[in-house]
Amino acid sequence: MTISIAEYARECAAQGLRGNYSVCRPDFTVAQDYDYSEEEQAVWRTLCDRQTKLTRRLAHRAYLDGIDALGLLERIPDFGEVSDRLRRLTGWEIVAVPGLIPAEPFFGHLAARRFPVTNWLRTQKELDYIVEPDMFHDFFGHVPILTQPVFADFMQAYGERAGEAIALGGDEMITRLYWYTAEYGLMQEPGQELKAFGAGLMSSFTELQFAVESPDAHRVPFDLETVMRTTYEIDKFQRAYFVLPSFDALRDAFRTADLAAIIGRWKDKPALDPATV
Ligand SMILES: C[C@H](O)[C@H](O)[C@H]1CNc2nc(N)[nH]c(=O)c2N1
Ligand SMILES: N[C@@H](Cc1ccccc1)C(=O)O
Ligand SMILES: [Fe+2]
Repeated sequence: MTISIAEYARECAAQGLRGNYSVCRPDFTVAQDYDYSEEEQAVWRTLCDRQTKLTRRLAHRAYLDGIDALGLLERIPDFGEVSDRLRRLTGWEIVAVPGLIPAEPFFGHLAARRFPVTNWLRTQKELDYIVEPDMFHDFFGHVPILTQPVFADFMQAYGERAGEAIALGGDEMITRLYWYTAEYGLMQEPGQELKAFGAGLMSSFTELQFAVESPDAHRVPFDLETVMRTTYEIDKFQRAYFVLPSFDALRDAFRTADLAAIIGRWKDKPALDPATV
């Protein structure tokens, strides 16, 4: 590991993030500790009910198929039960983490078909948008597509190749690619309406509508090398959304990209500003 848990915990606290890293294992996982209050259960139900109405209209088909396969969203999920179900479907499982974790262990989990899910939930005051990933984001945003075999395999491959990129000093660049696809990607397949694909959009009531429907959203055609050069901020609406022509296009771009060459070309050059990309 390139960063210690204590050091990372200090960085997160300095940024005002609220994960409790004091009980982390070396791979940044913790026990889920299923002891949520009735108030938290009520927040969960509200979030799922409101957001499902939006995703039906704005989310990509693959995500909606995933929601169907995953089933019940009536209570805060028990990670053990969900893992049993996922293991049978695609060989994935979910593990609890205290919040954001560093890129290296994050991609390490993906490479091992484990998806890290935050074990705490946003409050009633943050229903529309939260500045850091919580359980609703991690679970409602990311886990549904892991029931779909094609995406399940892709996410594992992503974890593996990201590990290679990090070894080449491309930590920031590979994280940007994840950010603008898995987190905030849009997808427009030929003859279809524009849809949301990324998990950061799926979990946000306000940003999902903004990204897909607002004339003020800055939408840019996907180009892998450009994406890897473009900075982002986690705690505001994104200033650029990259539009994928299809999932196959993403997979092919990722498969054929010479990541080492791209990282070598741009690693030490100034990055691109999303507002003007
Ligand atoms: C790779 C990139 O930093 C990305 O945002 C990762 C980092 N760590 C994470 N940690 C958690 N818990 N959840 C996430 O979605 C992410 N995303
Ligand atoms: N903004 C997202 C949460 C999130 C924060 C940071 C990174 C990814 C996701 C939401 O409202 O649900
Ligand atoms: Fe995420």
